[in-house]
Amino acid sequence: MLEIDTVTKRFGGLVAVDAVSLTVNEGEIVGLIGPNGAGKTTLYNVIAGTFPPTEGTVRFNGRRIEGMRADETCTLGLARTFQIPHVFASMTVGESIQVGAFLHRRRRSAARALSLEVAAAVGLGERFDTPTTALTTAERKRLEVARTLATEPQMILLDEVMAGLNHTEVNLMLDLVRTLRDRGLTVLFVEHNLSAVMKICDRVAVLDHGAKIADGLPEEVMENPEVVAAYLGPPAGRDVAETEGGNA
Ligand SMILES: Nc1ncnc2c1ncn2[C@@H]1O[C@H](COP(=O)(O)OP(=O)(O)OP(=O)(O)O)[C@@H](O)[C@H]1O
Repeated sequence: MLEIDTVTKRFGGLVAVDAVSLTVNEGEIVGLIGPNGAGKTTLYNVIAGTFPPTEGTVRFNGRRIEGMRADETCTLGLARTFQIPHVFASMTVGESIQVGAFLHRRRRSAARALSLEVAAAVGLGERFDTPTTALTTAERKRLEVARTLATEPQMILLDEVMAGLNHTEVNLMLDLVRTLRDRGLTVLFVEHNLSAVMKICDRVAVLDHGAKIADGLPEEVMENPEVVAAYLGPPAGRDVAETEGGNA
């Protein structure tokens, strides 16, 4: 469904994403992880249309999408959340969801009906008429997911939707993502919460210093020495230069 082919993104002299290739198949939940500054958000932004790659291609359902605007990729069925929830301060939860619903539904009544459905699906049904400013962090994250769902996507890109959530809230979010997948959505999520990634992902790709260093089943990836070194640094007492995949 999503094919990222040797994508590089440079900011001046800095290579934020370095020739990364990654495929996400229909119905999969794929996690994109890596230490701070690894290039996750940059790759995510390239996929979602915030900015074009310096090199490489991104295909969604076979169609080239690199360089397209976020609203264009969204129209094609690829929707994203933002790391910092973009709530509209003056709106209610329902109105905020409705903004996304208008993408494919012109009539107000149809957009509202979809918004009610989506709000219920993410557990915000009771908060439909609540101002977005009154939401808790966990509810704001759910609203962010709801706003992407309202665009009726085939695939969603989730950016740090577990950040700031407590254990119970993380589990509720995991349940939500599983439910979405069971309903046919494909999911790519960028996440710092490794235990959440381990619990939910069919496959995990790991970035370090912009390059992909691993891609596979979660348990395999977590045991990969290069991944361990990227997160924890090289084993104590060894010369960094001798440590394959070290974080030097
Ligand atoms: N707009 C930009 N201009 C210049 N450099 C940038 C820009 N965006 C990101 N970078 C740099 O690119 C590199 C990758 O950053 P990125 O935010 O993609 O990493 P990340 O894996 O998402 O990190 P984190 O987990 O901390 O969010 C970093 O060195 C960062 O400073």
